[in-house]
This record gives sequence, C-alpha cells and structure tokens, in this order.
Amino acid sequence: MTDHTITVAGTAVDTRHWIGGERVASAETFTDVSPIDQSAIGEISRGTATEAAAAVAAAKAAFPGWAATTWTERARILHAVADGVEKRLEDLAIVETTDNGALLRSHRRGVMPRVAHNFRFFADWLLRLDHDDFETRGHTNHVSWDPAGPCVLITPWNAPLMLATWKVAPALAAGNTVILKPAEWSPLTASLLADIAAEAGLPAGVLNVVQGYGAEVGSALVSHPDVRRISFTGSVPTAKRIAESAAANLTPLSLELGGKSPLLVFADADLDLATDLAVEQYDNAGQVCLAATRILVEESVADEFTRRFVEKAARLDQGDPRDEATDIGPNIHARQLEKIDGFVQRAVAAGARAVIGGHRKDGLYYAPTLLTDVAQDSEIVQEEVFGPVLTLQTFSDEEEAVRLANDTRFGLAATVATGDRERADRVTAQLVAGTVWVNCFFVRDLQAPFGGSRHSGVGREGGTWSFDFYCDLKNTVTAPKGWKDHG
Ligand SMILES: NC(=O)C1=CN([C@@H]2O[C@H](COP(=O)(O)OP(=O)(O)OC[C@H]3O[C@@H](n4cnc5c(N)ncnc54)[C@H](O)[C@@H]3O)[C@@H](O)[C@H]2O)C=CC1
Ligand SMILES: O=C(O)/C=C/C=C(\O)C(=O)O
Repeated sequence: MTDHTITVAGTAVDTRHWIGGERVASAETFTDVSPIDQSAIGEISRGTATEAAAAVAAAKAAFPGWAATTWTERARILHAVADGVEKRLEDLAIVETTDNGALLRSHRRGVMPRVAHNFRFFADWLLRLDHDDFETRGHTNHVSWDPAGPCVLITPWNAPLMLATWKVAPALAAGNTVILKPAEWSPLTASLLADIAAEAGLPAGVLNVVQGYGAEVGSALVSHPDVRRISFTGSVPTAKRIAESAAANLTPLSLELGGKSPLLVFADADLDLATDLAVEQYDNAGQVCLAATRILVEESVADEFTRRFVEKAARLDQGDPRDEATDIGPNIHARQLEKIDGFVQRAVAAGARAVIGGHRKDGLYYAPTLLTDVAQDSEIVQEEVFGPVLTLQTFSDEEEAVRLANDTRFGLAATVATGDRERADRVTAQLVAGTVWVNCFFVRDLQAPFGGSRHSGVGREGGTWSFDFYCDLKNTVTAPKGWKDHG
C-alpha cells in the first residue's frame, strides 16, 4: 500500500491518474464521499491543465502504434479486457456501490456484466464492419474506417463504469487512443479499469484516465487542439460549454444528455404491466437519464392506475444499497438531494399534490414521490429532476397524449403501454425520442442507435453508428488504368 492507494470494501484502488502507462499524482486532491453514509472514502488526485496536456500528449504518442494494430489484434485485447472485468466483477460491483450508492445487486447482475459486454460487443462489431468495395464506371471505391486520433470521453456519476466503457470500448476498437475523465462524484472504477486494461495487454498511453473537476481538468481536455473526438454524457449546461470549446477546434462531438421522458398509458393497456413499468422508473433512485418520469394516463383508467401504482410503490424497500432486499438507495450527493427537494417543494407550492413521498428521509435518501395536479408548462413537468420523482397527468385521447408527450425540450426516450398494435404504431411514429419502448423498458441492444433528439443530445452511438463517430471514414477511388503493368 502507498499513500496513493485506498482500500474500498477490501479492494485496493489507486487514487492517481493513469497517464502513458504510469500512475501520476497531482499536488492537489479532492475528497471522494460515499453516498451511503456520507463518509469520506479517500483523497483523489485533482487534475489540472497540466495533467490534461500530459494525458493528451501520451494519447497522441501512443496513437500511431495502436492505429496500426490489426483489427483481430485489437479485438483480442478488448476481449481480454472483458475477461478482466468479469474476473474482477465483485470488486468492481462493491467499489461502484460504495462510490455512487447504486444497488449492489444491480451492479453484480446487470451493470458489470454489461461493462464486459460493452468490450465484447464492440470487439466483435469491429470485425463485422462493412468494407465491401463497389464500382463506379469501372473505378473501384474502397471505404476504410480509419482511426481518428486521441478521443476525450467525459462521463457522469449515475452509471459510471457502464457509461464510460460504452464509449471507451468503441473508441479503442476503432483504433483510437482515449483520455477518460470520470465524474468527480464517482472516480473509483475508472481507476480499476486502467489496471484491468494494462493487465489485459493494452499498450501504454492507449487508455489514459484523468481525475478531477469538470471545470478544471475537464474543460482543459475538451479545449485541447490535439483531441480528435469528444464524447460526453451528462447535463445540458455542461454540454453547451463543451460544445463551445469543441467549436474553437472544430472537434467532432457526440452528446448524450438529459431527458424528461414520458410513459404513455392507454386504457387498453395491461395495467399490471403498465404500473410495473411506472414503478421501475424509481430505479437507481431516479438517477437515470432514460427514466420515464412523466406518466401520462388515459383519464378513464387514471384512478385504477394510481391505486395499483401506489400499492406497488409502497412495497419498495429503501435503504442501504449493499443489502440484497433494497430497491432504492441514496441519491449521489447532498447537492443533488437539495436540488431534488427544491424541485418538489416548488412544485407543491405551485399546487402539485404529493400522492406519495414529497420529502427527504435520513441521510441522502429521498422518499419515492408521485406528484399530480401539475401544469404542463410547470418546472416539474419541463425540467429533469434526476431523483425519485415522477409526475402523473391524464389525457383524453391519442392526439392529446402525443401532444403532451412531445411538449418538452427533450427527446431522449419514450415508453408506450397499450394493448393495441395499430395504436402503438401510430403513436410511436409521432413521438420525438431517440428510443421508444412499447410495453417494456430499458431493453438495450448495443447494435441499436442510441442518443437523443432536441436537447437530449447530438448524434447517435451504438453498433455501426459508434464507428461512424469514432472513425475518419475514407473513400479511395481507384481507376482501372494507369498501372505500369498494363498501361
Ligand atoms: N444524461 C445523463 O446520463 C446524466 C444527466 N445528468 C444531469 O446533469 C445534472 C447535473 O449533474 P452533474 O454531475 O453536475 O453533471 P455534469 O454535466 O456537470 O457532469 C458530467 C461530467 O461532465 C464533467 N464536466 C463538468 N463541467 C465540465 C466542463 N466545463 N468541461 C468538461 N467536462 C465537464 C463532470 O466532471 C462530469 O465528469 C443532473 O442533475 C442531471 O440532470 C447528470 C449525469 C448523467
Ligand atoms: O444503456 C445505455 O447505453 C445507457 C444507459 C443510460 C443510463 O443507464 C443512465 O443514464 O442512467
């Protein structure tokens, strides 16, 4: 153990940056706090423009070597990273839960397996990329997926390693080098990923991890002229700042942002299924960008829907996220809790009724809340809360349902509950959303395009769309004549 290693639930985590295949400490640190009990976990290196420049330089130096590796070699190493993730799944799960307060059972059974899958999927998809030649008047067109260069990946705290590796894996598969900047509220599993990647044989400088505050090291990274791609998941205000920095260097951007997604429940829906889907929106204490936080229910079934919803929500167990029985853990940080409660109290002051919840509990826990009597143009209906807070509104027909569903500045996702296939087709065709689920929620296939419309994002990642973003596509047109051997 060194001064720079902390032990988190039995797992050693290095608190320094990982730059050019070496651990690098900053002079300053920041304190990482566990949302479970607000105890200090450790002091983490607080990067500045100096570490940002060092990481970009390391990524730039490592780029030609990694870009020149064969696709099969890259795929082999990414599968080895996935093996490492699977081997250390238990460590990753408990460290992530300690760091961001999300359920240990979810990390074990869903999230960390998905982290490994992120690497396996993009390793395999790389080998399936289409590069068939085609002809134009006897000339051959050859499309190549050229690596772009160093990529800066900036990620949030709500699903730290899953959202980070959803970007890291395709960026590396494409032959790029990476500088990952995890959120300062959940820095730990990114450090473990650096260890795992090094053990898997990823060459030095191909993956770099820089810790610190967004406004300090994050902004230095996104303004760096040697960066060839920026991919960001997080809030809209931060996205706007990053877009300004990227504009100065014309760095291509991919932005996955917030949402205020609707769950439309029609009278012909299976109400048991619909209420299950609604209660599921409290997952991760409501800190899910895709969450359908606006429940829109057809008037004729609204009372019955509410009755069943309240009954199911009352059965949710809120408490320590390490306990197997817990359904809802804490929110990430005192500032986030303050923000959530502010939204709720302002809504209530404006006339909303808390059917359940509407208040804080001990520590960083917020009671699962359902608000009715909310106006369509109110803050609580229009703004992302990012906590366990849902609103319920009613509609009288399909046209009104679609109008309410589309009436925010977001367009990340939407969920439709209906027993009528034709209605499902009609309604989904009119919804503005990057992903629409019908009678289901959060079913993810990594080959699908993923992203948001309007203020929920710019661009799409997933499957070939990820390679479109992370590669510099090149078309080489070769004439049939001009060769020395036949004139
Ligand atoms: N769409 C999503 O998945 C997420 C949405 N959010 C939304 O954002 C709200 C605020 O959460 P925050 O953690 O403050 O999100 P944020 O957008 O400030 O932070 C996300 C990431 O961006 C970095 N960052 C911040 N400022 C930066 C800058 N100027 N340049 C480069 N990087 C920068 C942060 O260090 C972090 O790694 C939440 O309440 C929620 O509404 C937050 C996390 C995830
Ligand atoms: O499945 C994905 O790639 C993204 C999921 C997003 C979240 O889990 C989230 O923002 O909470």
